[in-house]
Amino acid sequence: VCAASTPHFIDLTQVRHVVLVLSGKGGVGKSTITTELALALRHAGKRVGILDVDLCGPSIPRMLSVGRPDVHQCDSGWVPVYTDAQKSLALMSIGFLLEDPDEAVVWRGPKKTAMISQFVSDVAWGELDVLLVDTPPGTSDEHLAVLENLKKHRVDGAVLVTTPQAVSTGDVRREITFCKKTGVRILGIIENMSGFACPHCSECSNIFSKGGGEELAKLTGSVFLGSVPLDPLLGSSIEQGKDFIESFPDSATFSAINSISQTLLESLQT
Ligand SMILES: Nc1ncnc2c1ncn2[C@@H]1O[C@H](COP(=O)(O)OP(=O)(O)OP(=O)(O)O)[C@@H](O)[C@H]1O
Ligand code: SF4
Repeated sequence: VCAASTPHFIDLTQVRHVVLVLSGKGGVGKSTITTELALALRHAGKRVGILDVDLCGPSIPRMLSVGRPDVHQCDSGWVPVYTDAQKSLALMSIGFLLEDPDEAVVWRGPKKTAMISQFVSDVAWGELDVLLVDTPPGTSDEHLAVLENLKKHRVDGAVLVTTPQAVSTGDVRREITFCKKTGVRILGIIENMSGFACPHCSECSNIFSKGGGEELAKLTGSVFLGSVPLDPLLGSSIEQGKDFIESFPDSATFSAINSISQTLLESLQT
């Protein structure tokens, strides 16, 4: 682990908004949604950063096709990796700092939280409109470590990602309770894998009952940011590290993601 750096104080003064992306359990598409929201916001002309703290599987570098680059340090901390020449999408992943990608999962307790604290505090983000923080699934000590470090500065709130199936379980409710207990504002709920978008005729079929996310938002007094269908074209873009938005700008799935990103921006401005 590249932890030989001297500690720095977190400097998010040039970051306008900090948003946590949470999910009650793994596999609901939290990292996919984080990636697509970042791409949609960039598409809308925003400068975006992603902090990938998902120790269970730091997948964002793969989704953005940046591999495992060497991370460099400047006077104010680790320099994020930029996905484009315009430096409009900056990424820092805990995966960059591991010699072995499977290393993080074997860490326990204090070592894990100490590493996260240092990681969260030591990135030189520069000027950003939105920083999205992809957290591990569930609510754990790692979440508290992330929050403790970020909150010293400022967190605007959290976006909760769920699926039609997961909404009926207690996982997402636990996430809501976590936000309430830690004083994190819920910016909104996103229902992912909501219906199946057929790649042949673009028809969307509801395999599982839809609308749970919206209902949950109403019940908890949160904003429903929107739903994203299960779309094989999105799945393969993510797997191949391709920009879905560039490849399928006219798709209903892009339009859903774009509308969520705009509602999120509005929510951040109120
Ligand atoms: N809307 C979608 N349409 C098609 N495939 C999707 C969609 N959302 C997610 N996927 C696919 O589902 C799988 C899991 O997604 P992802 O890795 O984003 O989940 P996650 O919640 O971040 O999981 P974890 O936290 O356990 O890493 C990925 O293979 C991804 O490509
Ligand atoms: S929605 Fe069903 S019927 Fe229409 S193209 Fe897709 S698979 Fe065929």
